[in-house]
Amino acid sequence: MSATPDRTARLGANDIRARKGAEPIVCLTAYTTPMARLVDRHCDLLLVGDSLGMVVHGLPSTVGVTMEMMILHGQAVARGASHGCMVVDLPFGSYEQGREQAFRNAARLMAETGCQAVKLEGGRHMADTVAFLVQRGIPVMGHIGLTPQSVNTLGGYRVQGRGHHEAERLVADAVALADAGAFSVVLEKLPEMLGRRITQEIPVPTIGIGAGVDCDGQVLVVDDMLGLFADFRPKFVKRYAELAATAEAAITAYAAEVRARRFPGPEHSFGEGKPA
Ligand SMILES: Nc1nc(=O)c2c([nH]1)NC[C@@H]1CN(c3ccc(C(=O)N[C@@H](CCC(=O)O)C(=O)O)cc3)CN21
Ligand SMILES: CC(C)C(=O)C(=O)O
Ligand SMILES: [Mg+2]
Repeated sequence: MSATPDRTARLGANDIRARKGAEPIVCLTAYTTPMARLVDRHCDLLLVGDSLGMVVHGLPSTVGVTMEMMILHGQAVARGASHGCMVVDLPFGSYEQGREQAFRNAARLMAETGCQAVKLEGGRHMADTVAFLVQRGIPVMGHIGLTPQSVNTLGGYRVQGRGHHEAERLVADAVALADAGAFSVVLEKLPEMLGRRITQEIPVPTIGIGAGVDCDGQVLVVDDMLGLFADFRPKFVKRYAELAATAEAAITAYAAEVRARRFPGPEHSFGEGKPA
């Protein structure tokens, strides 16, 4: 096997599924074309997450995110990504009512963005919906543990699956999603030991976010790990850069130079002569 992965072929849901127990699956979110270009060069999977409602649109939770927002950002990401498997979140309210509603909206995401798969939140109660979609040609990624679209019934963004009973429920959720045909399952904010156990018990890859190092892959919101969405610092986010601080320093310098008439300089200004 070559040291550098093949950057030409487009990865699909089946390629991601085949990575179970193999090299870790590298995932980040992307919401825009320029970020998708960067992420696509280094990741196996790009997630157009409904977190875009909070990160890009300033919403207080993901509950207000619409199909139109997911399609617009999905189309932007599609223009920047040619290698990674592109997965788009089904937003709150677009799939919970029944499997026909879920199919209609998932098919619309696939057709209008060109994504390779969709993701939806929920365990056993969504297994029937997952099977319905998969049987009709739509690869589905599951998402259990902390499911942010249920923040109002969960009562916050706490660690999930602590205690024997809760842990067993989450194992059953993961097994039900895999049995229904999900090609992968996101595990969000649960104990490291439970992340390891679910990873051992299901035949498809787990992608962790705050679920420990033993998952088959990891995902983060790219703005979080870049320090762009700077006031959000949950324990599971590692800051690989401080881009908000870098941007603030640049904007401060620009504001001072404009006020002092030091910007624009001659090198940014145009003379009267003919263009060279
Ligand atoms: N930018 C961003 N990153 C995410 O990981 C993310 C989103 N947005 N939006 C959708 C969900 C919501 N998620 C969350 C939200 C809150 C916590 C959390 O731990 N909240 C802490 C406070 C953290 C802080 O702001 O410093 C809490 O105590 O509720 C975790 C995951 C994960 N997802
Ligand atoms: C955090 C990931 C898993 C997500 O669902 C999102 O970005 O919306
Ligand atoms: Mg999401």
